[in-house]
Amino acid sequence: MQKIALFGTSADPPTAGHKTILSWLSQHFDWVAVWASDNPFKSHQTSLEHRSAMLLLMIQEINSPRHNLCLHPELSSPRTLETVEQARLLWPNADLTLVIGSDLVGQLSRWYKFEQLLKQVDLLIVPRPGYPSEQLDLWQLRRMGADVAIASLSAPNVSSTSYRETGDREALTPTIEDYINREHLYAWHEARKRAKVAH
Ligand SMILES: Nc1ncnc2c1ncn2[C@@H]1O[C@H](COP(=O)(O)OP(=O)(O)OP(=O)(O)O)[C@@H](O)[C@H]1O
Ligand SMILES: O=C(O)c1ccc[n+]([C@@H]2O[C@H](COP(=O)([O-])O)[C@@H](O)[C@H]2O)c1
Repeated sequence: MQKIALFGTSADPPTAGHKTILSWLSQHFDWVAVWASDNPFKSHQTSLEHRSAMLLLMIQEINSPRHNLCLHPELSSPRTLETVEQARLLWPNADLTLVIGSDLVGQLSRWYKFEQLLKQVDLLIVPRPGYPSEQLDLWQLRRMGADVAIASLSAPNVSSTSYRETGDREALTPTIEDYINREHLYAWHEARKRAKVAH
C-alpha cells in the first residue's frame, strides 16, 4: 500500500528544521504532502500566500532525488481533521501518516475533534530538541487507539520564533533568506539595511 506522509506547518518562516524533516520524510515515504496552514492557537506575521510560497521554494531547494515532495495548498486548514478528510478523498487507498514535532504532543488533546483525527491517521513524532521522546506521554494516545511511532532523526535546534524574535539567521536556509529580503518580510530585513547604511 502507498505510504503517504502529511506534514502541515505554519512556516512563518520555514526553517532549517523543516528542511531536515522534509528531506527525511522524502527518504522514508512514497509521497510527502506538505502545506502551509493557519494555526488556530497562534497568530502569524506573514500572509498564508507568502508562507506557502516559501515552503514551495524549500521543496525546490531540497530537490529530492525521489521527486516525492509536493506542496498541496488544497490541504490547508487550521483544523487538521479537515485536512485529513481532504487527503482521504485524494488518496482513498493509501496509508496516511500525520507528522508532528514532539513539542506538539502535549497540545494534541486540544486539537479539533482529535479523537476522531487519531482514528483516521497514523502518527509519526519527530523528536525536537528540548522535547525528548523518552519523556513523552504516549500512553494516553495509544489507549485511544492511536498508532504512534517516533521518527529516528535529529532535527537542528532552530525555530521560526527564534528567527522572528531575534533575527537568528542560522534558522534559515539561503533560499528562504533571499525570499524574505526580496519581499521585505519580517522586521529584520529593514533593520539590517539600516545597520549597513549607518556603518
Ligand atoms: N527543529 C525542529 N525539530 C523538530 N520538529 C520541528 C522543528 N521545527 C518544527 N518542527 C515541527 O514541524 C511542525 C511545524 O512547525 P512550525 O511551523 O510551527 O515551526 P516552529 O519552529 O515550531 O514555529 P514557531 O516557532 O512559530 O512555533 C510542527 O509539528 C513542529 O513541531
Ligand atoms: O486541528 C487543530 O485543531 C490544530 C490545532 C493546532 C495546530 N494544528 C495544525 O498543526 C500543524 C502544525 O502547526 P504549527 O503551527 O506548529 O506549524 C499545522 O498544520 C496546524 O494547522 C491543528
